[in-house]
Amino acid sequence: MTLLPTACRVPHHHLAIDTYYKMSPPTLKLRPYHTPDKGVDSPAEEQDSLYSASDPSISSLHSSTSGAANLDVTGTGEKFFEALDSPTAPATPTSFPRLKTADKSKCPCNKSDSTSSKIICAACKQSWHQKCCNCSGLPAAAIKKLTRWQCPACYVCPALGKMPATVYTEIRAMRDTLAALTLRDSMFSSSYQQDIATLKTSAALFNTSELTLKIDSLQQEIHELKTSANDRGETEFSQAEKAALDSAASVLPESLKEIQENLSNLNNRVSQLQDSVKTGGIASNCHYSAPAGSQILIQPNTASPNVKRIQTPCKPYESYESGAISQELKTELLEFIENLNPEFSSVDQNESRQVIYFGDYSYRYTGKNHPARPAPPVLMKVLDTVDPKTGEKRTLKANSCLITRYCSGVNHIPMHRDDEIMIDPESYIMTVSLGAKRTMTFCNNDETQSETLDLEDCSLLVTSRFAQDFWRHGILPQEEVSGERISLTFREISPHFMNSTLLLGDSNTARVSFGTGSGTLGAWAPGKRVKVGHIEALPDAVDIGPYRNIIIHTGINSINSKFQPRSDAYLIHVLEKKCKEYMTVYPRAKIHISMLLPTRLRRLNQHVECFNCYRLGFLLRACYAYKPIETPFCC
Ligand SMILES: O=C(O)CCC(=O)C(=O)O
Ligand SMILES: [Fe+2]
Repeated sequence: MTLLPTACRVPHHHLAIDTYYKMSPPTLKLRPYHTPDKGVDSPAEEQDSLYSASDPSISSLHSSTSGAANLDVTGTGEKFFEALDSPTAPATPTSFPRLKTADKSKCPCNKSDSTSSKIICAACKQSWHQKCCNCSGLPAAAIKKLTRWQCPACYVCPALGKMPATVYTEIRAMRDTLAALTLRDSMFSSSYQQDIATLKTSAALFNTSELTLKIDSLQQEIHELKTSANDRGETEFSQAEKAALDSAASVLPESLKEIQENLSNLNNRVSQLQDSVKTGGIASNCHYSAPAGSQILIQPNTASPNVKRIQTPCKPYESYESGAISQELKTELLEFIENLNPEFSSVDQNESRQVIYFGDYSYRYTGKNHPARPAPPVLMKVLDTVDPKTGEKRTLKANSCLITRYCSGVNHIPMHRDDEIMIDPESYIMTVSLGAKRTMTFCNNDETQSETLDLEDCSLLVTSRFAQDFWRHGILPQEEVSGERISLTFREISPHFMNSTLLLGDSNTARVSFGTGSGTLGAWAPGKRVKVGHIEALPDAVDIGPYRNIIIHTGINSINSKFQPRSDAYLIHVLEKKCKEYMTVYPRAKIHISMLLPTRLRRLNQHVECFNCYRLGFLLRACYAYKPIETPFCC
């Protein structure tokens, strides 16, 4: 079996890999097509700015977009990676957040809809309305025959069901296989060759004959000393003899220590190399055949210091306003909360704090499911505040409110992220504080930056969902505080966001519209489309946000560039680098990369073939790069 389609014959002259590093990428700016729900772009906007849309190859793609058989990680997995699914596949991951409705017999949208068929996921047993699980418009018989349907809950959260989601298993299997492949490849890499050369040099420097001579002469000296002492009939050595013996004894162990150290270093390196050979051997059973003449060097271990540190791209919070809540509103809120007293539930056995949840949808928070419960007007009033900068009235957007009560300074919330998968990736999180002043601590991912902020009575703190992937926050115990503090945290939550999508597309996808309304993908496909003319203009990971799906539908312009030609290998190199970055920053996202479609131009089709062929190899390597970051929400 070969992993690459036999039709993919890669012409040698397209693989100018040795020169691709010398080319410098152009600088392009990201241009969003539109924000969701604003309708379709005007035709004039559909044309890429850098490349001529009148080029027949591009216009042919325009017309064939609707029939595009885009290949994503999932689709590719079934065809190409089935055979790689090892029987010793790793266990179901446990680091994913768990998301369950209390009652699985109900659709997570929590709405009753007798007109929609009920669909139950065979893996996790979650029930769905037909329209809530991407099956709108299909007759029941067709739904039963679906073999590629993905339950939205299993899909984003493999830990939910007893069985791991198919996609995830495939990715794990691909990654493991790739680990082996990569190690084998890396043995031929320059760094390994250099290691071997260093070992050889140190072995050569290791002059045993000199040491043997030294040991011989010392033994001779000892022998002579003993004989002279015997001849003189003395039972004790003289001072001079004692000193000579001491120095002989100290030289010997020092030399031996040196030998031992060198030997153990050599042994370590040899066993490392042997391991690589062994893994390479396993990998060779996978019959991976790289495109003829190709040679792509990639680093063997992403857990090593080779992993690029992602810089913290934003501040921990957007704004903090003291006195944002009037005294009248505060009194009204406290009265309302007072009446709720018996309904507060403790977050853990240590009773660190108590919470009550209101919102349009149920919300799983700190291991507990909080059912949907409409928020009363007094709570939502808080969102109509006055902007201190402009003095204008504004309405902050949120559909849920979590009320948290910290009875005294010992009550706390540990460092965590508000990164639940149901939160709108583009939303803001607003926290109103009432009562005792408490300090919020923020800490970035690599713990090189931290900040504290005092949350005063009647203040409003605004953070973004975006920042949660780069900063953790918490309110640590403050024994000196005796008073009670109540916080109201407003978030935009909906099960739809379990399926949020970012489309990094070119003019071929200009008509894709997310959100609701006519001509859009519908409520269950929220997302955003960003125009990315070509591969080198793909945004940095830190600019894209926490979407569940990242679709990269960009490339044809890159291979068709008459102005700045790039080798296919270079383009794949850029794509691979970007995707690895996306996977590192957003380990819970699923990345889809569209296959390029053939065009009417033969000249171009060679590149299309080559690009697609490389793309498959790249997908494997990209999966290897997948490495979950910790999301420590442990309270
Ligand atoms: O009480 C607060 O201000 C913070 C609460 C919080 O971080 C949370 O509920 O996630
Ligand atoms: Fe939080």
